[in-house]
Amino acid sequence: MAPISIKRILISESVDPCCKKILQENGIQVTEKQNMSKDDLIAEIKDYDGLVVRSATKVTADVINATGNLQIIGRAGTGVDNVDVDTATKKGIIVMNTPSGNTISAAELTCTLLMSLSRHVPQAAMSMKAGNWDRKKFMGAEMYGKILGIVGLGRIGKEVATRMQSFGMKTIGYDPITPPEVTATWGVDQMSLEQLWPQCDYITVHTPLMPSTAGLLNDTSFAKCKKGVKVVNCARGGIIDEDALLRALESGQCGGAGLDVFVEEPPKNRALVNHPNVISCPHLGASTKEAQARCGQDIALQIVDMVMGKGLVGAVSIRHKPHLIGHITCGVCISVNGSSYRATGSVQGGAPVLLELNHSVFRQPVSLTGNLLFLKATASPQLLPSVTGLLATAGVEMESFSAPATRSGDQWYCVGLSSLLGDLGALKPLVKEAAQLSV
Ligand SMILES: O=C(O)C(=O)COP(=O)(O)O
Repeated sequence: MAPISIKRILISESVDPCCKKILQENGIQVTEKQNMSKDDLIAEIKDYDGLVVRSATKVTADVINATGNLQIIGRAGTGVDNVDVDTATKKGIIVMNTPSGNTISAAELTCTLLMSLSRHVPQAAMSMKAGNWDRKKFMGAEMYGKILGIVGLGRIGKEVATRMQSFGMKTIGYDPITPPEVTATWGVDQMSLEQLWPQCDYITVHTPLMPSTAGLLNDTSFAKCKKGVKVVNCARGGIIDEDALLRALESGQCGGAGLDVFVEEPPKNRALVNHPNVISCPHLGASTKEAQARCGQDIALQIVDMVMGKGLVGAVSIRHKPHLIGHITCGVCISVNGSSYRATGSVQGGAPVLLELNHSVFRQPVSLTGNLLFLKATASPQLLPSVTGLLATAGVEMESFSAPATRSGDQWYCVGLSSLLGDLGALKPLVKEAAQLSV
C-alpha cells in the first residue's frame, strides 16, 4: 500500500493522552487545542495533515474546504455525524472511526438510565439533598417481567439486551441489517416496528442518526405505544423527535425519558431537560476511563498503521484513494460467471453487509444472507415494479430490495429472493447484467 505522509496532527478535543503519546512515538508532531471556535479551527487546520476529534468538533464543509493538505480525520469514537463525510470524501480525505471502543460504556449508561427511570433515583437523590424524606412520591416499578424494545441491534443494542435480560426483562427488537437468526442467539426476538411499538414498557434506540432514523419515535409512533412507555436515547439526538417527546411526556403517553444526547448540544431549549419525568446527562455515553483509553489508543494505532502502509482499519470513507482499496480487509473482488465485480463490505452486528458494488454505493448496507440477485440496470421508477412482476411470474417472492444512493445512469441493485431464479434470461429486457447467489 502506498504510504500516506502524515507529519502533523491536530487533536481538537479531550482525547486520552495515550493517543498523543503513540502518535509522537511514531514520529508524528501533535498539537492539542480544545474549545476552538469554527473560525479558529478554519485558521488552524491549514497547517495539519491530520485531525483527531470526538463529537464536539463540527468538521463542516467550510472547515474541510479550508484545509490544505489534510489527509485524515480520525474520530476517537463511533458516530461520524459531526464530520461532513461526503465533502471529505470528495476532497480525498479519509475519515476513520473506532467503532468498538465505547460499546460497553454506552451500553452500561443505557442500562443505568433504564433503571433510573424505573426507580426515580436521580429525582429521589435531588429530593434528599433538598432536605426531604419523601417515600410516596418515588414509588417505582420492577424491571422484572417488563418488555424492553431495542431499536438497532448492533454492538451496543446487543450488550444492552444481554444485561437487561439478567433483570428478567423480555427483550424484543428491530434491525434492518442484523438477521433475526443472529439476534435470536442472544435472546432478542425481532419484529417489525409496527409490531414492536405496542408491546414495549421501555424502548431504547441504538441506531446512527440518518434520514431513515431521524424522528423514528414521533407523534405517530408514540401514539402506537403503550400509555406510559419509558424511552431512552443514548445514541444520537433527533432519533426520538424532541418536540413529539415533549408532547408525549405532557400527555402522559410517555411516562419518562432518559436522554444522554440532544439535537443541539448543549441544548439551548431546556424544556425536555427541565421536565420532571426526564433524566438527562451531558452526552456521557463514552465518558469512562476505559472507553476513552480504548478509543484514544485505537485511533492512534489505526493512523500509524495507515502511515506505515500496514493496513487501513476503521475507514468510513476511502473514495479517491484507489491505491488503498485492495488493502482493506473488507474490499474484495468476486468472480461470478466469468465476470469480476469489486465489492466493499463490512461486518455489522456480527453479520456481513455489502456497502458498494462496482461503484454503486447502496443507500443502506445490504445484508449478505439468503438468496440474492444482483442486477445492473438504468435507474428508473419502473424498475422495481417491473422486477416484482417478473419475479411473481417466475413464482419467486421478493424479500428485500436494495437500491443505490445515486438514482441516475447504470447502477447495481440487490434483490433478496425466496429462492433462486431458475433462469436469469427472463431479466434480459430489464437489466444490463445479472448474477445470483445463495449465502
Ligand atoms: O462515539 C460516539 O458516537 C459518541 O457519541 C461519543 O462521543 P464523545 O466521544 O464522548 O464526544
